[in-house]
Amino acid sequence: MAELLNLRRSIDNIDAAIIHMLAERFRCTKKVGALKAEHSLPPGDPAREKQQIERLRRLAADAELDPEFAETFLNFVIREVIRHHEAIAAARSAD
Ligand SMILES: C=C(O[C@@H]1C=C(C(=O)O)C=C[C@H]1O)C(=O)O
Repeated sequence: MAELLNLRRSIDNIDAAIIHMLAERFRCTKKVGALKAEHSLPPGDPAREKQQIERLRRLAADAELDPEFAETFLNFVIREVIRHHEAIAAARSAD
């Protein structure tokens, strides 16, 4: 069972890295949200999202990860980002 323990240790490290990377990504996207609110730009950018999804699907396929899963995951993250951007814009217009 040493192998199971070793694998689980790696899984825990990978999960921690994912959380830290997501936190860093949201730190950046919140700054993007503030810039968009400042310049009266809409929270979502479907053209940019389309490019990101195409890119991520290619990266996933190359890495032998299901491209459908990669797309669903990115859409889930982007939905949360747009929710933040809407909140940032609403807070700014309430000032
Ligand atoms: C972060 C942005 O805002 C939104 C969120 C995106 C993302 O999380 O990658 C991409 C496009 C936008 O819908 C952006 O426009 O760059």
